[in-house]
Amino acid sequence: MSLHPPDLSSQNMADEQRGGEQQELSSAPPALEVDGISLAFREKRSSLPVLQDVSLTVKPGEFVSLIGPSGSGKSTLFHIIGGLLKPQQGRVRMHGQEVTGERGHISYMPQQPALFPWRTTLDNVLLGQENAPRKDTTARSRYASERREEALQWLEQVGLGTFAKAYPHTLSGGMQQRAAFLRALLSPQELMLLDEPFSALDALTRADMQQWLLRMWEENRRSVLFITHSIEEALLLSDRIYVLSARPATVMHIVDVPFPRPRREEITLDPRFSEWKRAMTGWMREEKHKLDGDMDNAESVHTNTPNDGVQRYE
Ligand SMILES: Nc1ncnc2c1ncn2[C@@H]1O[C@H](COP(=O)(O)OP(=O)(O)OP(=O)(O)O)[C@@H](O)[C@H]1O
Repeated sequence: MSLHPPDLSSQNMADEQRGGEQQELSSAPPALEVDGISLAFREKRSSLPVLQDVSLTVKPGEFVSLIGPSGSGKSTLFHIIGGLLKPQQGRVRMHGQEVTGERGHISYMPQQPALFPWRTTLDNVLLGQENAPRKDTTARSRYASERREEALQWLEQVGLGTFAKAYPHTLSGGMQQRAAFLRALLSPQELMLLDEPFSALDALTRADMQQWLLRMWEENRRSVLFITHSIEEALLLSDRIYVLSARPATVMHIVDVPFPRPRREEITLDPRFSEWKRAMTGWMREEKHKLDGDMDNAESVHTNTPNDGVQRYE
C-alpha cells in the first residue's frame, strides 16, 4: 500500500503546548489500555471475526478517536470496553487496573441522546450519578441537593438553564445532545466513551456541536474515546487517532494530531489539515473497498486479513 502522509517534521507543536500539566499526567497509568483484543461472533456453524489483536491507549485527559469503515467493529470494541462483551483474547485496563468484562467503569454517550421522555432535562442529566456503581461511595454519598445544584449550574453554562424543567421532546437535537453529554460528564466515571454522538444532527448543528464539545473538553479535560465516521471531526477534536482496517479490524494507522490547542474551526483551513484529510480519506476508501468486496463474497468475511503492521505518524 502506498501512503503519502503529510511532512510533519517540524510540527510537534501539540505536545510542546500541553506543558507541565501533561507531563505530570504522563506518569499516571493510562486512563484506558486496550491490549491485544480479539473477538469473533460465533454462531452455530460459522464464526465472524470482528476484532483482531486491537490495542490502543488513552492517557489521562487525552481525546482519542477511533475511525474505521462501517461494520469494522468500532461499537463492538466499545461494548468490550464497557464490559458488555467479553473478548476471546486480550485485556482491558483502566487507570492501571484490569477490568476486562466488568461493567460500570465508563460513562457513555450514544449516537442518539437516549434521554428518558418522562424525566425533565435536569433529571436526565442527574441520571449518570444516580446510576453510579454501588462501590463508588464518593458519588453516592454526596447530597442530592448538592448534585442538583451542580447540575443546574452546568445546564446554565451550556445554555440549557431555562430548559432544566422541560421534557426532552421540547428540546432540539443539538440541545438533547448537550444534555446527554452533560449526563456523561457528570457521571463519576472518569473515562468517557462517545459513540458517534453527532451523526444524527444536520450539518450546521453538527459543526456547532463540534465547536461546543471542543470548548467543553478543553475546559474540563476528561479522558475521551470517541467514535466517528468523520475524518474532519477526528482531526479537529483529537490528540490521537486510531485508524481501523476493514473487518476483522486491526489498528492500521496511528496519527498523533499535530495541531496545537486550544483549537478552533480555523484549523480546518490550514493546508496541513487538508493534507491529513486527503491521506486519511485514501486509507478509508481503500478499506471500504475491501469491506465491499467482503460483502460480495460472504466466504471471505470469515478469512482474516493479514495485518501488515501499524503505521504511526507523529
Ligand atoms: N451481537 C452480534 N452478533 C453477531 N454479529 C454482530 C453482533 N454485533 C455486531 N455484529 C457484527 O459485527 C460487525 C461489526 O459491527 P459493529 O457494530 O461493531 O461495527 P461498527 O464499526 O461500529 O459499524 P458502524 O460504523 O456501521 O456503526 C458487523 O458485521 C456486525 O453485523
